[in-house]
Amino acid sequence: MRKKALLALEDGRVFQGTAFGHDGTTTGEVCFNTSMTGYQEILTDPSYRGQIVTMTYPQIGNYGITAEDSESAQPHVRGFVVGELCDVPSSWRSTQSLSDYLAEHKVLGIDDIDTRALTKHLRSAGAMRSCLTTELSEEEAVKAAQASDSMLGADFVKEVTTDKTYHWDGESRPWTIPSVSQSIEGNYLPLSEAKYKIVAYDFGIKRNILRRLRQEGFDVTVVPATTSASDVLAMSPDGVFLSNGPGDPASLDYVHKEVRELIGRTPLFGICLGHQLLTHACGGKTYKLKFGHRGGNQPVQDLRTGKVEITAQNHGFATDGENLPPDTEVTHINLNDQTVEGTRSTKDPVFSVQHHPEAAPGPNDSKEFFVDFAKMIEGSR
Ligand SMILES: NC(=O)CC[C@H](N)C(=O)O
Repeated sequence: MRKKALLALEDGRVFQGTAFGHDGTTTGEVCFNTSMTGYQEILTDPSYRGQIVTMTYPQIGNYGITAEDSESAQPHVRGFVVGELCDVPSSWRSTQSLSDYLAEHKVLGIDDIDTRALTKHLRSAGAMRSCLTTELSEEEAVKAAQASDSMLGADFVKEVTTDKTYHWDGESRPWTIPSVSQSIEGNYLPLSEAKYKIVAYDFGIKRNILRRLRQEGFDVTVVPATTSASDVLAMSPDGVFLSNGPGDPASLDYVHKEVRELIGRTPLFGICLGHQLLTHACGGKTYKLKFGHRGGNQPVQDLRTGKVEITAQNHGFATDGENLPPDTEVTHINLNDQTVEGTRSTKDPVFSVQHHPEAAPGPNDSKEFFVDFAKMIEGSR
């Protein structure tokens, strides 16, 4: 028999459900993701550090867990909220059920709750602090949510960045899912020659970003978030990549400073947190979105061509388009709410996107940004 669990929000709303995975008590910002597949990549995306993630897709767990689909070495969410847990995986690749995986990593899950009601509430009231528990009463859980830390001002990068510099070994893998009739090995993309030596800052980097960079001809050395600009420049890179990552981009002054020093001295490309850090480094601002963009169906328009791409997203903060840094052009917007999705420098070889061209999970419409980075490096030689 599974235990009872509850999810309490800081505004007093409580959802009763059933526990899976680990039990106990956890707190974190509760947010929702509208992806229909890809729960494993979402659980292991370091950008979700500190958050309790709700999946809007009604049944989760049906294809289990497959080690090679993880975006990092472990799950990062503080809790996982689903409508209906499927605990009998049906996939020839699966080696573990979702609940066993979360139990192994001590992550609390809850199902049997109305995720549609929860999501509609978060859409109108905004993402908020919450408590997921198998131990506390409703009143105690609401108080625990109210006493927990806010996502505003949070630096989770220090918890997820690499502690050592390393060279990405060039593991290749298709960024499209292999067909069931082919073996995974047989379907790996051949690696192209590594033409550009780049340094990638790890603020919580996803493996598929490393794979996509390598696939497009980048030889990647990954460095900790605290690496100085001078140490990076001493490695004589052809360009520098700024990764995705968790928490509030405004809290990372120690990174803004170093990125500022890199601008104009090497080509730069940033994704998600990396994009927001470029905004700060150039003197702009970010702000917290009401409930964020998390899912695989976010429409993004390139303002220069009019072209629309359906993108994968996972962010709770955004670049403030009203207070843009000098020499910065907005290249992309989100067509749902007109927020900034991409910028470039009109002076230096620097561009960045708020969404996730590496997908994992999500559509591959934006895959060309990795090619654009190579072109920018070529053009600035
Ligand atoms: N995926 C990311 O890099 C997220 C960036 C940042 N933590 C945000 O929520 O906006």
